[in-house]
Amino acid sequence: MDGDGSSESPIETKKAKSKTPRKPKETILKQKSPAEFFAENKNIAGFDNPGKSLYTTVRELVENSLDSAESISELPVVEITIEEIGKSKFNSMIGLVDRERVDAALYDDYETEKAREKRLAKEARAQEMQAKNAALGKKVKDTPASKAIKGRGEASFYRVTCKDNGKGMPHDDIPNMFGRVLSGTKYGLKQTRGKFGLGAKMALIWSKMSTGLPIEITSSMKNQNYVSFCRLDIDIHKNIPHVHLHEKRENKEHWRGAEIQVVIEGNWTTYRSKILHYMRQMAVITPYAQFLFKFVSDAPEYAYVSISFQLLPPKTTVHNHLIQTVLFGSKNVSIRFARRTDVMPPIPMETKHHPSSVDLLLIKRLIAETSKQNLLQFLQHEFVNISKSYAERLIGEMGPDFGSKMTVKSLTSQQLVRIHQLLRQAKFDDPSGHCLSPAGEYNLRLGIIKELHPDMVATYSGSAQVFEGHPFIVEAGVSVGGKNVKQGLNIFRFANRIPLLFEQGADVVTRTAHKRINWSSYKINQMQDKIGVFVSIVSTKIPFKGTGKEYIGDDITEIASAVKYAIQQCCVQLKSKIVKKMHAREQQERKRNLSRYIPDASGAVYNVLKEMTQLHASKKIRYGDDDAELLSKVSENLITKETLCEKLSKHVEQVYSLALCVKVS
Ligand SMILES: Nc1ncnc2c1ncn2[C@@H]1O[C@H](COP(=O)(O)OP(=O)(O)OP(=O)(O)O)[C@@H](O)[C@H]1O
Repeated sequence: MDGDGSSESPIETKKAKSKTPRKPKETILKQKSPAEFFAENKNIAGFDNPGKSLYTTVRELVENSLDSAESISELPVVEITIEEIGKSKFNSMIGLVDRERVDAALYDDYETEKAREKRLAKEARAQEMQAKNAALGKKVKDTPASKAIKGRGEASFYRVTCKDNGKGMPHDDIPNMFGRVLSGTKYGLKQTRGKFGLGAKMALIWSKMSTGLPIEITSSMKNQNYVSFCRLDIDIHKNIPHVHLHEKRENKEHWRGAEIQVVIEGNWTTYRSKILHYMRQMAVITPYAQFLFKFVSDAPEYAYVSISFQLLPPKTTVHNHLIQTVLFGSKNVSIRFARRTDVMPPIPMETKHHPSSVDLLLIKRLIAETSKQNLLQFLQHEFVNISKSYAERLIGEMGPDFGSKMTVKSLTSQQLVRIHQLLRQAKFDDPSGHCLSPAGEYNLRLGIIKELHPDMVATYSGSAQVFEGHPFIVEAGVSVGGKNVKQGLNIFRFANRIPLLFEQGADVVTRTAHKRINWSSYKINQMQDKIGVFVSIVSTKIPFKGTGKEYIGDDITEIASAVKYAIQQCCVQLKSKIVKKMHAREQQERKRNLSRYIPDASGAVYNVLKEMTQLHASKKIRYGDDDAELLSKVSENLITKETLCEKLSKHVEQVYSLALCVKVS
């Protein structure tokens, strides 16, 4: 026996050890900061990949600029520039020396010789097939684009700058506004584009993740004789700003506004059209703003060079002449979206909570923040639609433990639950919607006409409605026909005057338009007509799915039915236009047919009329008063065959009924 009491051989021991289940690691409780959470789940804020991140960065900055200018009733002027930064330039910006690839096979986009041969053979086969098909007169499909570069390829970097004429930011608040996730000035109950206190910080987190470069903010407020400049990044783990430089600079030009600059990885090529689409739709829903959008490419301007020789006769002193034409082209983009109206929708107003929309947490917060002393004043002043007498009735209903004069801050947890239960069950008038600022039917119509140039358009602006105690207004426009509009439904969605471009399929507007509108009953052909459906929803709370603000779910009945109703109202207007148009077209067609027929038939009609007059004179037939004048002229030989003919083609409608009447008799 072994001294340690073990009879196992070393081998057996090893075997036994490998069979022993591994002890699970001890669970360690950890906390995550909001910044860490969003850095790890950036897709929920619209930063799914470099291309989408470039798009979302532009969006967030533009929307902040609009919110800021509108908050001081200033007609917005927003300049947005995306500057492409090549790898070398980027490296030199961060002080990194460029390095050529040495071990090519190490890279993700490396293609082995064999793979290259295979690809080229495949491409050659496809081209051969294409040539054969072309020779046989068959339809020729494009050969698939070369897939030589696979994998992630090289990153592209962009400096995004957004400058506005808004209200600017208080010097001391700037670090927290940009370096602390979930901090902002738009948390109140108000219709704003911004909502979460996240967008600008996400752009910074993405820049930190992709380039490591800080964000730069320049800002000045009204009557400030300095410009605030701040360069900062964010301490992700602590969710606090890490300020590199924060200083006041001279403001010689009395400039007011903000300029935000961030350098991020992106993908202009794949998201170019989305970004331009966004800008165009933003210009449509914000016609009182002026936007200047620029993309500055890093690639050298490319040139088409055409060369030709001019052959001069021998013995001339001039040598053969070389003519060279150079045409420059460029990837640069510069688009100015001009202001089309000076009329701005009214500034949305901050409102109080509707009693039916509050939860327990919110009641506790309102109590902590209120300056009111007793329960009666609290109910009456911290909510909309509770008058003094209604507050008294509510307190009476709460039971004997409650009284109007009781100190609101001394309410127990149970008493708060009772209040909450009652607020959820009691009946209150709906919120008025006065605090909202919809785009307006005029702007919507202007936008549709500008965007689609339709043959027909109808718009509708609904009255304020409510979901879960939040007021909302739905406006809609439906158009038929137009330039560059594809057949079928073309959906354009806006929420709090932000264009929504992604996740279309799940959105309440798309679903309603596709599934709940019986287009044919409005004489609209859903498959063949070119239909534009524009829906704009404004609210103090837009129920976006996710923080990316990309779509509104289809699960809120009140919103779904308001959207349906608004689209239907447009369709009803369109139907009467369509019917009128159809009728006019039919009439025109009939007239065309008649005018073709009448000159030939007029001789016969003339004879018949004459005969009729005689028959009428002998009282064998009677004719209507309408025809009397013409017939009497015929009978008195005051009208010749030629003038009748002329008259007939001028008054085709009248004579058509006469001709019919002749036929019948
Ligand atoms: N261009 C600007 N002009 C003035 N203030 C700005 C500007 N950009 C940002 N801010 C301020 O910084 C705050 C934070 O902006 P951020 O984009 O992070 O969140 P938000 O706009 O409040 O909400 P959301 O995440 O929904 O966009 C804003 O609430 C605003 O007060």
